[in-house]
Amino acid sequence: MVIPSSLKNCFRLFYVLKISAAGFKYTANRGLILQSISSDVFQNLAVEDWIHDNMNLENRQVLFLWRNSPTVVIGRHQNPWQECNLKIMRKNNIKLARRRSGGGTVYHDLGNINFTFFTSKKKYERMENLKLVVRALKGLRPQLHVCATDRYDLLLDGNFKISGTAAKLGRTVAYHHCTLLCSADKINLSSVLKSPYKGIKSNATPSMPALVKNLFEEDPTLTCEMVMDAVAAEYARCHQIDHHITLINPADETVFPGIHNKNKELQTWEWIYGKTPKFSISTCFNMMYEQSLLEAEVDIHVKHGRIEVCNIVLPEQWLPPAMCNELEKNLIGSKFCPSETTALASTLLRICPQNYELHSKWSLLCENVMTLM
Ligand SMILES: Nc1ncnc2c1ncn2[C@@H]1O[C@H](COP(=O)(O)OP(=O)(O)OP(=O)(O)O)[C@@H](O)[C@H]1O
Repeated sequence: MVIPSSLKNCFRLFYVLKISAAGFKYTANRGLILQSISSDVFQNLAVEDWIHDNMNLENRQVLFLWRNSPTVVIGRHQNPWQECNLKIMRKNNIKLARRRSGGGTVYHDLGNINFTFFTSKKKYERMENLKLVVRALKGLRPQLHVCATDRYDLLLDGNFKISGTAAKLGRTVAYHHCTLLCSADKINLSSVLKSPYKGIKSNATPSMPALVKNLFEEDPTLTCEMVMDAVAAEYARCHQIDHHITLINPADETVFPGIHNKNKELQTWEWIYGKTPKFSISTCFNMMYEQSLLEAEVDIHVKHGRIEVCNIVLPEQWLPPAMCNELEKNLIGSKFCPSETTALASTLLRICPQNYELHSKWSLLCENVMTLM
C-alpha cells in the first residue's frame, strides 16, 4: 500500500508529539493543543501553513497558541505602504509579515497572544471560537466585560478592541486566527499603524482602525501564561480532550518536514511586498537646494511591488531633462524599495559627468523619491 506523503507527515507529527509529551495519548486523535516555543512571526505563520497543508482535520481539531516579537502583520490583499509606517519599522527593527488570510493590519509583540483554531471546513465556526475565548477570560476574571461583535472582534467595556479575527478557508480545511491584546506596546502599535505616505490610490483591502486597549489594563494581575492556559483548558473541556499543551519547535524539520521552505517563502520580498495589489502614488514634494525651494511632482505606478510607470516633473533649469529621464527609465522595472533605489542612484551617479552641482541635485532628488517607499 502506498501511503500519501501528507498522511505520513501526520503520522510523524503524532509520533514525535506522542513520545515527547507525557499524558498525550489517544485524545490526540480528536484534538490537539499546540504552543510554539518561537517568537518569530515567519516560523509561526509557517506552522499554520504546514498544519493547513499536511494535517487531516476531518475528525480532529487543533488549537495553536503563538506570540511574536514586534511585528506588523498585514492581510493577504493589503498594501503595506497604505497601512503602516515602514520607515519607523525599519528604524526600530519591527518586522513586516503578510499572512495568508484576508482582513486588516494588526500589531503583534509578546504582549499579544494569537490563537489559531484549525478545523475541517464543515466545522469552521468563528463565533464559537470567540465565545470560547470569552468564557475562558470570564472564568479567569468574572468581572471582565468582554463581548464578541458581528465583525468578529472582541471588545472590552463595549468600546475597546482587544481582538481581531481573520480566516483562511481551504478546500477541505479551514483556520480562524484571532489576536488578543494583553499588554502590547500601545505606543508602538499606534505609531507603526499610521501611514505617512500620501497620494496612494489602490483597490487593496483597507484596515478598519479601532480604539484598542490591553486586557491587562483592566486587571494587571493577569499574565499571558494564565490567559493561554485558561483558553487551552476551555478548549480541552469543549472538545473533551486532554488539557495538555504540547510545546512545538517550528524549526524542527523532523516534526514538520518541509517547514523550512514555507518559512523562507513567507520572508521573501516577492511575498511580503510583491503580492501588493497594483497601486499608484501621485504626489509632490518640496526640495530645498541652496536656499531656494522647488517643487517636484511624482507619479509612480507599482505592479507586483515593481515600478511600472514613473514620471517626475521638475523645473527644467534645475536638472537637465536627460538626467531626470535617466532616473525615470532606470526606476522602471525596479523594486519599489529604498535599498534598490539607493543602489540604482549610486550606479547612475558613477556614469554621470563629475559635476558636483549635478551630483548633489541628483542625490537630493533620489533621497526625496525614496521617502515615498
Ligand atoms: N493585535 C491587535 N489586536 C486587536 N486589534 C488590533 C491589534 N493591532 C491593531 N489592532 C487594531 O485593529 C485595527 C485593524 O482592524 P481590522 O478589522 O482592519 O483588521 P483585523 O482585526 O485583522 O481583521 P478583519 O479585517 O478580518 O476584521 C488596527 O487599525 C488597530 O486599531
